[in-house]
Amino acid sequence: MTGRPNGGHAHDAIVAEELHRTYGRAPTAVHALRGVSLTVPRGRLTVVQGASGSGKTTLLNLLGGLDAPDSGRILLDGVDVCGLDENGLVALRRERIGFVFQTFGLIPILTAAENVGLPLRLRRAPVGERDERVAQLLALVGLSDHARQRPDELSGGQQQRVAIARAVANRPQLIIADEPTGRLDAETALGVMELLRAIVTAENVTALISTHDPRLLDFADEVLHLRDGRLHS
Ligand SMILES: Nc1ncnc2c1ncn2[C@@H]1O[C@H](COP(=O)(O)OP(=O)(O)OP(=O)(O)O)[C@@H](O)[C@H]1O
Repeated sequence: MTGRPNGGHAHDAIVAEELHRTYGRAPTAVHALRGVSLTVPRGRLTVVQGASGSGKTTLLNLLGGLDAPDSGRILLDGVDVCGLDENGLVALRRERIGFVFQTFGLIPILTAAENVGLPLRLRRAPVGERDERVAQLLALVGLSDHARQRPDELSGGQQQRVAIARAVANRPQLIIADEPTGRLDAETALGVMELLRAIVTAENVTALISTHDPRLLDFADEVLHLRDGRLHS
């Protein structure tokens, strides 16, 4: 799947061509990405696997419009991300992408249900619609009985389930999850990957997930191996 650098197909959620990203300047410059081209098929779960420092976070940040490449091209559902101004990027991230991070990123003073409903509140969804969607998502992630608990009253695995429910609340086309299991023990990590797998099917969404952990590759439809800023098959 890395072999189509000159443009993907209509079913590709992401097409990236020759991405380069360098941090700092010579003589201490770090070439985090050294010409990465890839396609991510729609409606599938793609895992980017690589050791610490291989460039996973850099790649996901570029593909999610959180950072810009030094050179190269990114199409998200056919939209040229590098051609967007800051307002365009904010709209893209808010409307099309759900982000999941290693550190969960929940708001500590809000309950699980309020965290999940936050994206709906921000786009002023009617209360009835919001409550219905929150209940549906809490059930989907197995936390209906924990709706009123705050993040510090939940385990790490439960917090990540809340974060995943929040990420899909607005029905994004794409979930980008950067090491979502990085802070979890091995068994909890498997449960979270199983959940992401189920969400891809239930919500008909595309997922791009990074991990350093080879044991999680079984959950992937597609695997991209990143090493020293380059993809290897
Ligand atoms: N803001 C930055 N300034 C300078 N160097 C950076 C910066 N961010 C990342 N790097 C360097 O770029 C390289 C790729 O980092 P990146 O975080 O993308 O890798 P990663 O595969 O996500 O690693 P990890 O699993 O440890 O998070 C590393 O050598 C890292 O030290």
